[in-house]
Amino acid sequence: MSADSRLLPSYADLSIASPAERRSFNALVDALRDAQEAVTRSRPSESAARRAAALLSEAAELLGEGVPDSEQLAGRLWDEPGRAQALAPPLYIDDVDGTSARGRVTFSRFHAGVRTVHGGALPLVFDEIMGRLATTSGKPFARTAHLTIDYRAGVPVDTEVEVFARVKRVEGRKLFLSSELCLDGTVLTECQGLWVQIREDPR
Ligand SMILES: CCCCCCCC/C=C\CCCCCCCC(=O)SCCNC(=O)CCNC(=O)[C@H](O)C(C)(C)COP(=O)(O)OP(=O)(O)OC[C@H]1O[C@@H](n2cnc3c(N)ncnc32)[C@H](O)[C@@H]1OP(=O)(O)O
Repeated sequence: MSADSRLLPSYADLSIASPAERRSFNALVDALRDAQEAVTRSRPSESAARRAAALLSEAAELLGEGVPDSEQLAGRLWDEPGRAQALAPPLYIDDVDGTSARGRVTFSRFHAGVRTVHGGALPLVFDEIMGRLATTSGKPFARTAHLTIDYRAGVPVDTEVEVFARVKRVEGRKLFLSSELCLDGTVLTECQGLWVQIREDPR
């Protein structure tokens, strides 16, 4: 997805990576996602499992101890799916303005429970899209205070689903948001959320 100024919360830390560094880091996160999915889908022989473990350990060793979190890139590349954070399902936020947001996500078996998407993985997507909506378009920084999820129907893996979110009302520092995940116009999961604007903005 190309960078779009409406999608970027204008955090100062956006400038911490050059375009080339962003591209190479994002390729690393993509490879990590592929590895997570491949491990989940596999039933390797003993030797293949040991060899794969050694390769993954070698990659971790290559990356070393890391940098302070104020310098890390994971979770801070706003225009990349899931903000280049491999925990988050790869959510593409296609549009966000002051009052609503729209995105797409395809869950894979890594985020699945029994056949359908794990009930703990779905809030990751809601928190992400509503968090973006709550903090973008010049709004002060806010934190998730409360989420309520209604699981209406199982969410299939390997299938692109749409996610919609909107600001329902604002009361002082409190933002009440709602969101739903849909497939072919049918709501599969709904979420109601409360974000509270914090007194000191960390951006
Ligand atoms: C250097 C790097 C910078 C970059 C940073 C990047 C970050 C990415 C950001 C954005 C991009 C989008 C990516 C996704 C983002 C996801 C967001 C998260 O997941 S945030 C993590 C999970 N959430 C927490 O850890 C909150 C923990 N809780 C708190 O910190 C506090 O409890 C907080 C801020 C929520 C409220 O604390 P108070 O002291 O400011 O305010 P009080 O007085 O307690 O509450 C204010 C009002 O809200 C109500 N309230 C508070 N909590 C409530 C609750 N759980 N249920 C109902 N009402 C609640 C209260 O009753 C009060 O209401 P009345 O004003 O009296 O009407």
